[in-house]
Amino acid sequence: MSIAASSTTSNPLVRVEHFGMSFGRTEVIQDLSFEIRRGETFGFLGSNGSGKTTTIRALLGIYQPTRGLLHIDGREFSPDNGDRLGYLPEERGLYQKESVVDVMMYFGRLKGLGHAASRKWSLDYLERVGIADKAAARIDKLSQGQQQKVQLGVTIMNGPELLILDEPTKGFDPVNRRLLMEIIEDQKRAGATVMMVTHQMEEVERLCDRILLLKGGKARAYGTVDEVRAEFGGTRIHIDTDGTVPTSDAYRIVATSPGRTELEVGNDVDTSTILSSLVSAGIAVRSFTPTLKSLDDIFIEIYGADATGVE
Ligand SMILES: Nc1ncnc2c1ncn2[C@@H]1O[C@H](COP(=O)(O)OP(=O)(O)OP(=O)(O)O)[C@@H](O)[C@H]1O
Repeated sequence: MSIAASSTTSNPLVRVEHFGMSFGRTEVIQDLSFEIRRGETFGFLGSNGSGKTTTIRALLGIYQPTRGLLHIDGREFSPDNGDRLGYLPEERGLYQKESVVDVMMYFGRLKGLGHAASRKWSLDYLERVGIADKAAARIDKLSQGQQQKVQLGVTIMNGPELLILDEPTKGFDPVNRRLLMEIIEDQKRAGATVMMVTHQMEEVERLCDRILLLKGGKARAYGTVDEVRAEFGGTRIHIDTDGTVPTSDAYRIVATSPGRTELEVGNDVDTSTILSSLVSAGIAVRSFTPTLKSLDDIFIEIYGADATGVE
C-alpha cells in the first residue's frame, strides 16, 4: 500500500495535499497528504509531538501552512463556513463563572439555534450524559470530566457536518468513555464526518473507518483499519519448548529465553505448518499459542521506543 495516494476519492470533505509546516528552521510536517471522505470517521493518530494538532490548526486556518493545500469542501477554511464545523480543541476551556445551561445556550445562539431550541437541546444533552442535575451549576463547580461533557455538547449542538475532535475521551473513566463513544457514533449516524485524535486503540477499532498514523510529521500508515493491519499486522506465536527453536525463513524470532520463544509471522502464514515443522524437527513443544497482533502492538512497533514521534 502506498501511503497517501492509496485511496483518493473524487469529492472528499477534507483534502490535504503536500502539506508542510515549519516553525522557524524546524520542519514539523513534511509533505503530508490525505483525505477524509464524507460520512466517515477518520482516526488521526500519532505519538506525542508527531504533528496532529499542528495539522488541525492549519486546517482551521489558525496556522498558515508553509507548503501545500488544506481544503475543507473544496476550499480553504473560512469563518463563513465555520458553523458547518465543530471543533473540540485539545486544550479545553469554558466560561467558568456562568451556569452550564447559560453557557450552552450562549453557544447555541452563536451557532444559529433559537432560544427555545438551544435550551431544549442543552437540557436533553445534559440528561443523556448524566449531568442533568448540574444544569444550573456554575461551570467552575463541575469536575474536569463534567466540564468536558459540556464542551463536547457545545461542539456538537448544531449538528455540524464536520467534527474535529482532539482526544474527545481524554481523562474519562471507562463507563463515560463508552458513553462518549456512543455520542460520537450518533453524530456519524446523523451524517456527520468525524476527524478524531485518540491514543485509545479500542476507540480506533470501534469508531474509525480509516486511519492515518503520523510519525515525525509524515504519514507512516494510511488506510482502513484492516489495510493497516494487513500491512503491519501478523501473528505472534508464544512457544514453550524443551529444546531451542531454530531460525527459519518462515518466521522471525522476536524474543527468546530458555524454554520460551516468541515468533512473528505474516498474515498469509498458516501457523499450523510452523507447529508441524517444529515437531518434525524433534522439538518437544509444550505449548503453542498464536495471537493476532493488536493495533496497540502495531502502534508500538511503528513508534517503538521513540515516543516523541520525531524520527
Ligand atoms: N507554535 C509552535 N512553535 C514552535 N513549535 C511548535 C509550535 N506548535 C507546535 N510545535 C512543535 O511541532 C511539533 C508537533 O506538535 P503538535 O502539537 O502538532 O503535536 P501533537 O501530535 O498534537 O502532539 P500531542 O499528542 O502531544 O498533542 C512539536 O515538536 C511541537 O513542539
